Amino acid sequence: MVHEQGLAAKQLSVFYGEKEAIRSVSLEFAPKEVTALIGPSGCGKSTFLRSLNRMNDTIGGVRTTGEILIDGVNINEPGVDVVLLRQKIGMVWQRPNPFHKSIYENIAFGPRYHGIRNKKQLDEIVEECLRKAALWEETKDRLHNSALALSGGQQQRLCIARSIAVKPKVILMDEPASALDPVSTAKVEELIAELKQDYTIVIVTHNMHQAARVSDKTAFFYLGKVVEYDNTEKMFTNPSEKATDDYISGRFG
Ligand SMILES: Nc1ncnc2c1ncn2[C@@H]1O[C@H](COP(=O)(O)OP(=O)(O)OP(=O)(O)O)[C@@H](O)[C@H]1O
Repeated sequence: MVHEQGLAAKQLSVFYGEKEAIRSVSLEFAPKEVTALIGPSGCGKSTFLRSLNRMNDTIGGVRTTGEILIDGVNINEPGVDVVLLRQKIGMVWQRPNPFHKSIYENIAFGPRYHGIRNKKQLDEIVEECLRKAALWEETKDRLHNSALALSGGQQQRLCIARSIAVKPKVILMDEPASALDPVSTAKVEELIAELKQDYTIVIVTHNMHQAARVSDKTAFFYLGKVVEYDNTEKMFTNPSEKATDDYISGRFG
């Protein structure tokens, strides 16, 4: 059953030229849950994640079949406004990629683009998002300094704050902590736990401990397919498939 307010992939296949990188994958993502996508390198996790907000459109030669439904609408239909789609389904990348602008402008950019011009309202959004990203105390006295002067971990939390500034429903995260030190990683993980109260989160991670810590559901990808999907606790304590067991216990991948 498709959650009416949720995100779902139905028989999604993604081709790079002749190569079928995702093979008829169906998955549902419930609101206010974190789903981890795990699997060995090259199994298609990032390709799948990018298809959820049509980021693959930006790569030449990609063909997609099947459906991605958000609130019952197929995002691959012609006529879907991709800018509005990416407002609804935001993305946080592996390497923090703040704009070369001030901390304030990084957050205000999206809301302003979507029509909010009132300074007081923008100030409030900036504060609210930085608070939600647990970054307010560290940045409130230097909001107009360059975002690039922040540490890598702070930059990543700023990127998360930026993604929530346009009020998405879903946040996609592609290994959001893999470029960070352990303390910054822990902060990002805490943040994910906070954010799931308001958002649907889908996270690609190579870190099995991280998947076990942050996610409610886990999908194990292998060779472009979902081999196993289950509650994270079940998956990590008693997987049904041997391939899953081998992967999470470090025997391959
Ligand atoms: N732009 C591209 N053009 C052609 N093939 C691609 C492209 N991007 C990915 N692929 C191929 O698609 C398959 C899935 O790649 P993808 O990056 O989605 O896997 P992944 O599981 O995210 O890997 P990793 O964990 O190493 O990031 C791989 O065989 C890869 O070589």
